[in-house]
Amino acid sequence: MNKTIPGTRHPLHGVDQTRRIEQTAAQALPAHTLMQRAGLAVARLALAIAPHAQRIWIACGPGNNGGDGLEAAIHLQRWGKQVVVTWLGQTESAPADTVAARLRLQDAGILVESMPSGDFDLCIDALLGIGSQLREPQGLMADWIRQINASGAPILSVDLPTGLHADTGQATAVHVQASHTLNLLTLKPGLFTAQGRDAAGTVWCDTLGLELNVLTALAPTAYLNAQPIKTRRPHASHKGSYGDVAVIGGAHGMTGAALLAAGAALYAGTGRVFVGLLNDQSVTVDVRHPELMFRPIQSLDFSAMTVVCGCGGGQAVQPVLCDVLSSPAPVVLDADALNVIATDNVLQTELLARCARQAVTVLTPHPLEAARLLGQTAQQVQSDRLTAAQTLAQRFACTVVLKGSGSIIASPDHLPVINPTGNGRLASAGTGDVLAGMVGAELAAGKTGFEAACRAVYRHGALADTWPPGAPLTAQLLVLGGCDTACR
Ligand SMILES: NC(=O)C1=CN([C@@H]2O[C@H](COP(=O)(O)OP(=O)(O)OC[C@H]3O[C@@H](n4cnc5c(N)ncnc54)[C@H](O)[C@@H]3O)[C@@H](O)[C@H]2O)[C@@H](O)CC1
Ligand SMILES: [K+]
Repeated sequence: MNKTIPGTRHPLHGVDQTRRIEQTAAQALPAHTLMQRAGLAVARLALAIAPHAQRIWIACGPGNNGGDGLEAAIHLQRWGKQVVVTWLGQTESAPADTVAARLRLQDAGILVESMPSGDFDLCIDALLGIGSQLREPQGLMADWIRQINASGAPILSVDLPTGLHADTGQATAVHVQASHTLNLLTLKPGLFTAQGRDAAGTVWCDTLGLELNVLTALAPTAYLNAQPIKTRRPHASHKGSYGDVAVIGGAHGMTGAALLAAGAALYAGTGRVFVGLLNDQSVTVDVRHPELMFRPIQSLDFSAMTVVCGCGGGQAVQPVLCDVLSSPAPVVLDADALNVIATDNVLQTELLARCARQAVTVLTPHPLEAARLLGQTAQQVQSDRLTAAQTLAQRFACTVVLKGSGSIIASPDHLPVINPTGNGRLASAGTGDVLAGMVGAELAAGKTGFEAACRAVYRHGALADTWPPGAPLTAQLLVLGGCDTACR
């Protein structure tokens, strides 16, 4: 059993792949072996996270997730714990593995209670796993979820926090808020995006003794984003070695957005950073960052630089977009550039045409911007973030960063990546502009669109994760922090 190691490129498998892996594995093993291994793994982790727990409630659902809970109860009782088992299943209708577990529970002399009572030192949530459907839990299931959450005890969820969907990270209104989740056989993508990160607590995985070749026979659904490798700057390098970035944005009243993106590109290691303000009379120098060079947009040579376009662009960005999209420059499109493209078919055609010319493009939408581009609602995007990001990447033949908890990086040529870094402290104005600038810096340094997005998104989130507790986190401070991780 392993804790997921932050920064490692773990493969993630959705429900279909997990079931196929499970079937292959089960065929090669004596009946009920996998569930018995699952129960033992749950019991071991329970002991590890709450070694002094005496009274343990194991809430078991009607399917095989419940069976795992029944198996765990047998071990925990054997190890001297007082187990309280409640079960929503019936012997006549439960799956075969679970019926076998129920009989073993009986043989071990453990009674199934109709209701949990008293206080508990640990709650084990074995109500629903990968068979969970996104309908609101009712009756006893809903009552027990609420009781688990209100228990005040550590909560160990088996395979998934009940109510969370394994593929999407979408959760029913009533769902378990686990302190730990033990994934079985495979890590599930839903734990790392949308509501998954808030529901799952610390994520563990036990592959139930399966051989590596069984686990790797199927391509995963996605990967967790890996910590970028630091590359040393050769002594014999100069500012031209790290490229030029031009930030186009900063329409009236939004100059700050362009300055944040430009500052981020600068601190992330770009050789030279230019700023083309859409309201070009507003600022001619940034005294905090005199390295930034302000230029009229028309004077910028897009053929020789990376362009970050849209930060604080308003509608004023529209006339510039045609030139940006038709240029060979690697381009990051953010915020208002995306909003304008969403309503303009000609620009959409230009955007799509870039791929055929091998021009690199990275889109960095938040869910509402993605929804506008897809002609959906933000809620639809959030209900299946992986699919939304992949659909956008296919439609515009480019790399897409769908921002939000567990940002998704998708591209037509790669399996999608879910980013594990970042936290709620990034929910503040301007942090998206900083990310756009950081992606621009990676492109300017020669990375592909997908690599640039993966590296910048990881670093951006990691900055927030290592931010001193209690210290304010604003977009401008994030820019300044960017030099800590730029490390080239
Ligand atoms: N069979 C096996 O070989 C193994 C199964 N495993 C466990 O089995 C789980 C999958 O088991 P199942 O496929 O039986 O699925 P689950 O146990 O996750 O749930 C299926 C049951 O829950 C009900 N249900 C689904 N959504 C509901 C909702 N919203 N409200 C109320 N009831 C709902 C279904 O009607 C069905 O009875 C895995 O997550 C894992 O915990 C593991 O033991 C590994 C081995
Ligand atoms: K569960």
